Amino acid sequence: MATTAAKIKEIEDEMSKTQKNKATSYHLGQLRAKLAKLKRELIAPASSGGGPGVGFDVARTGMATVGFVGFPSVGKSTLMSGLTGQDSLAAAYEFTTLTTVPGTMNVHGASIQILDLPGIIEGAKDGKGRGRQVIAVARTCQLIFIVLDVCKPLRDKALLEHELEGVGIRLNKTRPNIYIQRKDKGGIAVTNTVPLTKIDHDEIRAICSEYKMSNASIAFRSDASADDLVDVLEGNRIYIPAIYVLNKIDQISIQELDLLYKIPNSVPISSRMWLNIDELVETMWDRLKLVRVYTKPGKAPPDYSAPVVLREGRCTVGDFCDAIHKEIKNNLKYAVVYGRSARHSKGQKVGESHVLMDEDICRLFKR
Ligand SMILES: Nc1nc2c(ncn2[C@@H]2O[C@H](COP(=O)(O)OP(=O)(O)OP(=O)(O)O)[C@@H](O)[C@H]2O)c(=O)[nH]1
Ligand SMILES: [K+]
Ligand SMILES: [Mg+2]
Repeated sequence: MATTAAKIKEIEDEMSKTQKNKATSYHLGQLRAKLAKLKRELIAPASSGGGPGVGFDVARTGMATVGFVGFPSVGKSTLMSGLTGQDSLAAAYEFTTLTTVPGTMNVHGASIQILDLPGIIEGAKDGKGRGRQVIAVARTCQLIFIVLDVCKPLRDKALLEHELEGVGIRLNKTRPNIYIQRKDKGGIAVTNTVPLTKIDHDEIRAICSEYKMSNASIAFRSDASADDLVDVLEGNRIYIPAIYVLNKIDQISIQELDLLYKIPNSVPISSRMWLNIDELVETMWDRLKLVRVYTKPGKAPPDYSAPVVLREGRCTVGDFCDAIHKEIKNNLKYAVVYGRSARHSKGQKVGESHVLMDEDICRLFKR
């Protein structure tokens, strides 16, 4: 029997041979959905390896976790050791790192966990090398550093993206704005608030039918593609920001460096010579979207040395209280907030649901 990987290849080949037009779009939609279902088998937890004791499971510490993904010997461990002070063996031979090595670093008062991971190889998602364990860890990170060696072909970038995409990780993308409501009758009703240029009704019908959905209303609020629709139907996609860390720039010319700067979401560095690391750390901070809130005990000035660090989307006054102590929220009368989230500079009286912003100051008043 053909392996899942072989079946995937077969469908991918057929899709690349089929020209998209009115006559083929239903068929292409079907293929696309079939492909997604096969790939789902690869995402399902592998029965072999990766269990406890392999060393991939590490305790999470800090406010966010950044995972390093890349081919062997691109300099992941060199960078991780430099950032965290945690020794992760770096050497000139491939597969020096064989397990997850955690470290922590402090960025603008927030503790960030860094996970140095083993190098992966092409075909990792299909079970080659330790790739699947590496990718399983990557799925749980708040940010991924895709580390690349600038002396190696840029094709490596596409290969890594393909490996991660293949297991449902979507890099630097937001969830597609497609809303699906299953119905009992009425067929497939499609509405769109923007013109749809990447998908037609035949494709939508084919994909729905592959997912055994015959009655539903589907609202497109963005110019989504067929793959986006499949992503929403599959439902287990993970949207993670990624930074392309272009390492070893000490090996290239200034002209070549200029070209690298054109790659979106990238930061060129040298981990051996420690070049441009400040830009990398600042970019990392921006992408993590952490929210620092300073406490203000009574009339004393705020404590700027130890912010309470919250994550975007979970940064209300209530979340702030919970981060300090789980009892506090029950006794909260109101809070006074100073900073960007406050309507006026003299401070704003707010309740539990008020959303805080980075570098706000928050003073709590008890009942
Ligand atoms: N020229 C140059 N060499 C580097 C740089 N960073 C790392 N290296 C070298 O690249 C080799 C591999 O570095 P590692 O840090 O072990 O790479 P890795 O990605 O962790 O490798 P694996 O754990 O085997 O996947 C070592 O010989 C490093 O000294 C850099 O910025 N410039
Ligand atoms: K190495
Ligand atoms: Mg390593």
